[in-house]
Amino acid sequence: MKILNVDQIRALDQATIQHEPIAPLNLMERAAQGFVEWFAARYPNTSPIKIFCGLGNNGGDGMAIARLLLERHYTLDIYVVRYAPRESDDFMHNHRRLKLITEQVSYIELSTDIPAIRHNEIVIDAILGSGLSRPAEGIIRSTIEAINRAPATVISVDIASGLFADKPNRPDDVIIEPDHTVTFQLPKLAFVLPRNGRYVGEWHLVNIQLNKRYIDLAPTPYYYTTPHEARLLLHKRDRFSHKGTYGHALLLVGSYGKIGAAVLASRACLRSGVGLLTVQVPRCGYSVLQTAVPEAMCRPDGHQYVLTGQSEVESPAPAEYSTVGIGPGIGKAPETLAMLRELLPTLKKPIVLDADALNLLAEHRELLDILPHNSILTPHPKEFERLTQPWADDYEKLNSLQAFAKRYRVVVILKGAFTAVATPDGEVHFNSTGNPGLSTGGTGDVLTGVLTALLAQGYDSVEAAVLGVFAHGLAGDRAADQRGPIGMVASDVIDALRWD
Ligand SMILES: NC(=O)C1=CN([C@@H]2O[C@H](COP(=O)(O)OP(=O)(O)OC[C@H]3O[C@@H](n4cnc5c(N)ncnc54)[C@H](OP(=O)(O)O)[C@@H]3O)[C@@H](O)[C@H]2O)[C@H](O)CC1
Ligand SMILES: [K+]
Repeated sequence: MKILNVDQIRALDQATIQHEPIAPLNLMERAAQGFVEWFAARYPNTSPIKIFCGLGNNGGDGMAIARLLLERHYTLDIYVVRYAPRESDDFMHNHRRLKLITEQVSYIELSTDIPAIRHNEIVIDAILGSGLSRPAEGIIRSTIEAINRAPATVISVDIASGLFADKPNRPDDVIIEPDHTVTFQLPKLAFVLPRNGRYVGEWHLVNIQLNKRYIDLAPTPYYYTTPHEARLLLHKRDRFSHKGTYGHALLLVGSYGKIGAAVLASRACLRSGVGLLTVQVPRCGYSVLQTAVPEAMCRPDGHQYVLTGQSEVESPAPAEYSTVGIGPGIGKAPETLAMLRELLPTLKKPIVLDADALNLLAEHRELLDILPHNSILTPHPKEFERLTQPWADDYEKLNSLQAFAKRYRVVVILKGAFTAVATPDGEVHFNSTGNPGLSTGGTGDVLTGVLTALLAQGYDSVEAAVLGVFAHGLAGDRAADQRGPIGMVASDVIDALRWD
């Protein structure tokens, strides 16, 4: 699913109005109906509601929503925040229509007009929408502050009032902090950026049949992976396949005290459909691995405690495997750095790099230039910062992510809520699965195993990254259902992996 910017959303609105064709007012009505259907399904009881409306089209949506809620017999106090002399045409029309069915519309011009909000109330925020052109000031600011102070449930229409949809706010901007945002059809970039978490809450999409052709043609680097899209990426298994069909992966993982990471990555790789798996671990990990993961072949490293790449066991060179996954638990020993230096130039196919492999790249940046093109890097934000530089806000981080993926022709998976997959072509795919329970030791090792398995099976790097991140997050969601987000551990995520 595409993520469009504010100018594109406005043009999409116009395209829908022109080509459907539909009158602007009817489009607003459709948006309001969509919101009210969502609302009624979620809040069937008539809790008292306070709705705050601005004077633009977001306020117009609010006026229409108020009318539709009254028709459904909700108890409603309606407020218009009169911050300017100007009102949009569609606001005016819906204001008039509302006044035909109720006298109870109050106007907020001074702080003393702002009502007290009680804890059992629901606040609907329709003050400012995607038309925000500057930070909220004056009476809008005071109203937002009062709503944020209130102990009520807050639901924003389209976007929290005061939040820019596609550019950074200043740190001292006053923005609604909603529990839910109900937005129209497509997510906004602001919704998937971590620092906006409290200005978005849980967000929900309401389809209002905006012009499909415009959406299909609109250029954007930003995408949000839906379950349907992820499923389309999944390769079907051929009835006549055999284990050779699904590749032979090599994992270079583990060091003394971190053999658990090797086990987790190996088990996840096997649970993600790899044909054959060989794991190289330092000698101290040999018995552990052979016992914990009997399905994998193990080639013990020549070194007792860290990986050097040497092995006493006869086996093919890393370049002969379908792919290689390097990083979980490897540490940063000089011998391991030397292994990376020697290994990288020999590899021609994309590989997966994680954890200390990334930290070694950050400390020895010349290695970045010899990464096989289309390799997948899986940093968390701190690791990514070491690879690049600190950022002032999420938008700067996003630019830096895109620039890095383009410059080194790699796929970068920046982990977090709405994990971002940046491609060498400059696209970013935000993931839709996962939960805070995944912030626990070992889940990154699991992801490395998953991605290594997908590359070994012949997925291209972008598909592997988008699908792998989605499936990993979904397994995390299943694990959280079973165990709760606090009690779940990385092994639960492996057990919950499913590929159908
Ligand atoms: N395609 C869709 O998704 C649909 C969206 N709808 C709804 O329309 C709004 C966007 O409406 P718009 O009128 O463009 O924007 P706002 O409602 O946010 O109104 C902004 C007006 O207020 C002025 N403004 C902007 N920022 C401030 C501020 N900080 N203080 C005071 N005033 C401000 C702005 O005027 P300027 O010229 O001064 O910039 C606007 O006049 C969208 O969010 C949806 O809710 C449709 O209903 C359905 C289709
Ligand atoms: K709003």
